[in-house]
Order: sequence, then structure tokens, then C-alpha cells
Amino acid sequence: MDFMAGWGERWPAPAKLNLMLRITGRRPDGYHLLQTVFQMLDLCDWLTFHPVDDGRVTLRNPISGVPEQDDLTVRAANLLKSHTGCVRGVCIDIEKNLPMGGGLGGGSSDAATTLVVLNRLWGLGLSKRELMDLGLRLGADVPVFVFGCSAWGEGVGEDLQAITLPEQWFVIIKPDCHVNTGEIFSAENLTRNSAVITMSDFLAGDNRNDCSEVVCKLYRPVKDAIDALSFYAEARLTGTGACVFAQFCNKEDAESALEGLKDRWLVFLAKGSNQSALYKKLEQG
Ligand SMILES: C[C@@](CO)(OP(=O)(O)O)[C@H](O)COP(=O)(O)OP(=O)(O)OC[C@H]1O[C@@H](n2ccc(N)nc2=O)[C@H](O)[C@@H]1O
Ligand SMILES: Nc1ncnc2c1ncn2[C@@H]1O[C@H](COP(=O)(O)OP(=O)(O)O)[C@@H](O)[C@H]1O
Repeated sequence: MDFMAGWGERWPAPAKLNLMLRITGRRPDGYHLLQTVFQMLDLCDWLTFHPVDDGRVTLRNPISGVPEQDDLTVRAANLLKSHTGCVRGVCIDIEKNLPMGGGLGGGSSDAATTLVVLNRLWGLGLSKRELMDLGLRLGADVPVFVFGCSAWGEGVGEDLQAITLPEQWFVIIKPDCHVNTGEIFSAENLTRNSAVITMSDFLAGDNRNDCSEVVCKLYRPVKDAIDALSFYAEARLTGTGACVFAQFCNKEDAESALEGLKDRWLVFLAKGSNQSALYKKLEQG
């Protein structure tokens, strides 16, 4: 790929769901060891990168409530510069479609797209592994978006293996609350000793989320959303929430659930995809 070609183009930053989440132990630093399945979705934020010659990293349209220098795209670009000594600058345009703080990983995905695309546009030549390691410094969900496909995750989510999943339809509700991840992981009655399972156990139907009970107790809107979605199909929590989802084999059934829910809830329809939208575009390019 001609590395100048991607300036000014729209690059996708897809959402993810955690189709299951088991907490199997704890690291010495207190972080919880997980087993999870990351499902890539076709629902995306879109980023556009414009070259600037003053060496600065800026946003064309900062997200309301997020100071520019805290934005994960700005932090990712600055991390690339400090890691490689690159002196180039960029102005980033974010088209934000993914709800923030709902567990769909939008901010992490924005960071990953920034790392992957600027690595190319700036001609830095870092490997995918190096970009995943840099991404982990920004958040536990960043590496999977650099990895770029649906994945079985272990560790704190950074130890990844590709997994092939049926590309089904998902209806996602974003309840009107923000779940504090730290609060959930510090809850006294959280299950922290789940047995380690295999990918085949998951594929055979072992798909529980160990955070679900605690989140539903602490956040009534999440419990209500699970109850509402359960009318159409089995409803589950993604990550530590707040979003809940149900999966459908065909688009018509998903659309009819969406129709029934959309007057009362903020709902999204998404298709699962084994390869992330970012890597689909990179392959096309
Ligand atoms: C559990 C997942 C699954 O995808 O939840 P979601 O955020 O996507 O819902 C993520 O790995 C979340 O990772 P991340 O988003 O980086 O977590 P943070 O907000 O940084 O975590 C806040 C706090 O939760 C605790 N924490 C987080 C992750 C983890 N594996 N063990 C922990 O104990 C730590 O105390 C941390 O300081
Ligand atoms: N580009 C960004 N997009 C979204 N959130 C961002 C971004 N940069 C920083 N953040 C911060 O990260 C938090 C988590 O965002 P997000 O990734 O959307 O949620 P989650 O981790 O629950 O999926 C936001 O509440 C916001 O304060």
C-alpha cells in the first residue's frame, strides 16, 4: 500500500462485544485474570487523519466531556511519537457513533485504529505485536482491536487467539447508566474463582458473564434491559456493561426485536464479523 494514500480517508474503529466473561483469578497487582470472547461488530466510529507540519497531535472536533489531551486517539498518536521518535504531526477527525462507557470498546478501538493507521501513514514499520504492546499501555481492550479479528482472550485480555464464530446478528441495548468497571471488580461478592474452560466448552454453550449478577444488583437499568431483551432471545451483559445484547441467526428476527424495543430503549443492530472492519479496509487498500 502506498503509505500516503490513507491521509484524508475514513478509517473504521469497530465495536466489540464480550460473548462471555469468566474471572479465573487475580494477578499480584490486583488485576483480575479473565477468559473472554471478543466478537467484532460492523458498528463503527470513523477516524480521518490529516497531515500537519508543526509536529502537533490535535483533534478537529474534540468529544464533549473528554479533554483533548485525554482522548485515546491523541494519547495513542503521542505514544507512537514518543516510542519511535517520530516528529510528524496529525489532526484527527472523529465521527463518534459508538456509545461511550457502555462496554462496546469505542474509545479503545479509536486508539487501536490510530496506532495501526498512523504506523502506516508515518511509515514507522512497527509490527502488529509491538502495536498491541503499546496499545495495552492505553487500556486492556486496545490489543484486541489491533489484533483485528474476533478472539479468545486470556490474561487481562491481552493474550489473544483468533476464533471463528458464526457471523450472526446482534441487538444491543445501551441502558441509561454508566457502569464503573473499577467498582464491579472491587465488589466483595464478585465470582473470582471460575474454573478455566476451553474454546470448545464455550462453543458448546458455556457463555456466562461472571460480572452479570453484581452489575444487575448495582444498576437497575441493566437488569431492566436484560428483562426487556429476554422477551426476544437470551440476553446477556457485555464486559462489565452497561450494554446488554442478544444474538439472532437472521436479520429479520433481529429487526423485529429492534422494532419492539426502540421506543423505550437506545438500541443498536449490528452484524458480527470475524475480521474487523479496519482490517477489511486495510486488505482492500
Ligand atoms: C473487563 C472488560 C472486558 O472487555 O470490560 P469492559 O470495559 O470492556 O466492559 C475490560 O477488560 C476492562 O478493561 P479496561 O476498560 O481497561 O478496564 P479499566 O477501566 O482500566 O479498569 C478499571 C479498574 O478495574 C479493575 N480491573 C480492570 C480489568 C481487569 N482485568 N481487572 C481489574 O481488576 C482495576 O482496578 C482497574 O483499575
Ligand atoms: N476517543 C474516545 N472515545 C470514547 N471514549 C473516550 C475516547 N477517549 C477517551 N475516552 C474516555 O474513555 C471512556 C470509556 O470509553 P469507551 O471505550 O467508549 O467505553 P468502554 O470502555 O466502556 O467500552 C469514556 O467515558 C471517555 O471518558
